[in-house]
Amino acid sequence: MNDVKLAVLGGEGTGKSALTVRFLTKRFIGEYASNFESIYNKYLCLEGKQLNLEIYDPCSQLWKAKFSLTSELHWADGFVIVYDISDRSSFAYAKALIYRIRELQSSHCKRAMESAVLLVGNKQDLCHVREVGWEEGQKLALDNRCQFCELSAAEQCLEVEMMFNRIIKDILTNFRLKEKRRPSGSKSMAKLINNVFGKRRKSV
Ligand SMILES: Nc1nc2c(ncn2[C@@H]2O[C@H](COP(=O)(O)OP(=O)(O)OP(=O)(O)O)[C@@H](O)[C@H]2O)c(=O)[nH]1
Repeated sequence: MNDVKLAVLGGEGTGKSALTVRFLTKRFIGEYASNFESIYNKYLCLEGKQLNLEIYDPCSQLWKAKFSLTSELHWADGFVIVYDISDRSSFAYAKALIYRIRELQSSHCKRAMESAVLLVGNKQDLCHVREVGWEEGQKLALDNRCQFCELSAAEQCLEVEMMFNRIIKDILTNFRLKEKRRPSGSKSMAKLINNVFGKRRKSV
């Protein structure tokens, strides 16, 4: 069974819990306790694989203060970055988060693969008071090698499910690529033995 760890990050009140709870229970509850952080667990089957999914939903007030993201980057296989399309400041915050993720990855683990990141413009049902254009979201995502979508946790159950499935599939693709890059234990051991003893045999 594959373990998949996903962190849902973004500004305060952007709908991180609403999206997570919608995905896990198919329900939109409206108000969520925001004074504690949660790690949710869900077993699911995707692309014929059994997955143990963990979703980290931080407490915004506590989390904002640290912003270092280093522990999240070590923990998570992928990120859903949420902003509210009716709140420009939340878009600026999402942008800062994406920059920080990419910056940390390029400075700390140059040879490692970039994490899967999906940028979500939530609260699409509030498009009459929209402050962030669809194109802006799309451009930010493209410029930083992220996926992008706009949706409404309040009104779109299926889209929320598709969004989570999309990022999980990206994470699984990264797992497969990582696996391909790493020589398997037995192969590399065989290579080593061959290098040491193979050469000697030739010279005797
Ligand atoms: N109109 C609308 N409201 C939404 C939507 N998603 C969430 N909300 C509302 O936005 C508010 C904040 O939602 P939360 O899910 O608590 O947001 P959060 O990002 O987890 O909040 P913090 O953890 O406090 O940062 C709540 O009143 C939700 O009902 C949406 O798609 N449309």
